[in-house]
Amino acid sequence: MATINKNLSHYDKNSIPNGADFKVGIVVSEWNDNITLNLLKGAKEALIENGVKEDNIHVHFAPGSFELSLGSQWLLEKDEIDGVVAIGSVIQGETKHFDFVCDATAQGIKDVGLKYNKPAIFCVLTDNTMQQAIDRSGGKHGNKGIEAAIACLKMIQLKKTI
Ligand SMILES: Nc1c(NC[C@H](O)[C@H](O)[C@H](O)CO)[nH]c(=O)[nH]c1=O
Ligand SMILES: CC(=O)[C@@H](O)COP(=O)(O)O
Repeated sequence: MATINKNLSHYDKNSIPNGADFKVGIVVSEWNDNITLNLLKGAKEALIENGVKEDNIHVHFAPGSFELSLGSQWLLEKDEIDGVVAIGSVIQGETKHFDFVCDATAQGIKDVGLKYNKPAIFCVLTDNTMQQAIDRSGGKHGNKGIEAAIACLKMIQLKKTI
């Protein structure tokens, strides 16, 4: 289902675990910070709304989306971190650089979750235009930061129950 058919901010609160005991890392790309800071806002609000203590949300910044994988790794190697949300916004320019950054970032974040056996959530917008990014970071299609935070809570809980 495409994003345009699903609001990224909507979720069933009854289906979300209480995060009172969860410790979540968030690594945020500084590129397109007009977008990534809105994604961060959405993610933090969703975590806190579902019980995560603000002191248990550890936010750090990386230069760009390409560095999110390593930033996520440095958080996940800490025993006290249960999961990480990696936040970025990659917007198509004139060259193929977009393709390489998006692919490396997606693969890197996936790989680091598998390596540390903890959820590493891909909260990276990969848009053709700035408007598409605006629409998905608190605009008409909702906020992907909320979606990512909810995914992180669900995966932390899933690991505890399997
Ligand atoms: N063009 C975008 C970038 N480019 C920078 C890379 O992510 C990386 O920081 C650089 O290549 C040095 O390793 N990053 C984004 O997050 N978004 C972009 O649109
Ligand atoms: C995703 C990027 O790295 C891209 O925005 C850089 O722009 P350009 O391809 O015009 O160099």
